[in-house]
Amino acid sequence: MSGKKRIVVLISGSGSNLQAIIDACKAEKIDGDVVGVISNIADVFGLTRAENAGIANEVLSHKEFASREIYDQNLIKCIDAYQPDLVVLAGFMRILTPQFVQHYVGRLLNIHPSLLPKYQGLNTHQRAIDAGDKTHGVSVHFVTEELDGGPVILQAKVPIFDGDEASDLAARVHEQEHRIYPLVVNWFCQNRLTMSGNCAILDGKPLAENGYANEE
Ligand SMILES: Nc1nc2c(c(=O)[nH]1)N[C@@H](CN(C=O)c1ccc(C(=O)N[C@@H](CCC(=O)O)C(=O)O)cc1)CN2
Ligand SMILES: NCC(=O)N[C@@H]1O[C@H](COP(=O)([O-])[O-])[C@@H](O)[C@H]1O
Repeated sequence: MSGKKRIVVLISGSGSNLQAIIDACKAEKIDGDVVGVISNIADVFGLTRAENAGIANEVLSHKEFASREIYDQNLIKCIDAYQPDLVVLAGFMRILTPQFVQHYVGRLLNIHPSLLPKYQGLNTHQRAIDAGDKTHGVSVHFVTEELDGGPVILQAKVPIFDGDEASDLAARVHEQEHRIYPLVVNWFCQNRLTMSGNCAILDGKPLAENGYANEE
């Protein structure tokens, strides 16, 4: 692992995006290694994925702490024990405190199942279907204090077909997630991706100029 970036992944569930990142690291499509996986929920399949990959993993349950702030303080201690260069949220379903965000700002990524700024928050697939949208998608962004409001790095679009259930759309979105999240993680590991103010910078240029921000 010498010289490669150290990545800690936070999960709350199945971990298919975690698996995509693990696989990309193993295939040397990411100049990094996942050195730790932390879940706020026990017995999720994402922890099994980490175990199967020989990656250190642990549970830090938010239910064990009196407040969001105290949980986040302990989560920081857990994460920092791995000495990460990058912290990746991969289906991590907790709103993070300003203190946590400030501790990792600029090296904290999230993947969100919508074309931000549309549909911040939860239940995005059903909301898009209910709105009669014909296009949906996924966004990878830097995490800021504003929930799902951080600078967008890369997006991918998918069609919504008549008769789609939320599960159909989620599966279509997942395919794109597993494609673009490893790309973005590798950009960071290659020292090509930074955050300046509320803007993502790739190869020294604001992403809007590079055109990546709205990749099909
Ligand atoms: N400060 C920030 N925290 C988080 C961000 C962010 O951009 N800024 N991204 C989210 C990820 N996320 C959507 O992509 C998200 C996760 C969780 C929630 C939410 O409402 N969580 C509830 C609990 C829900 C549950 O347990 O099922 C809560 O924390 O009370 C909304 C959006 C990660 N955090
Ligand atoms: N608001 C955050 C959010 O909804 N994130 C979404 O959770 C799923 C996790 O799947 P996974 O556990 O299989 O990677 C992903 O679809 C991700 O976009």
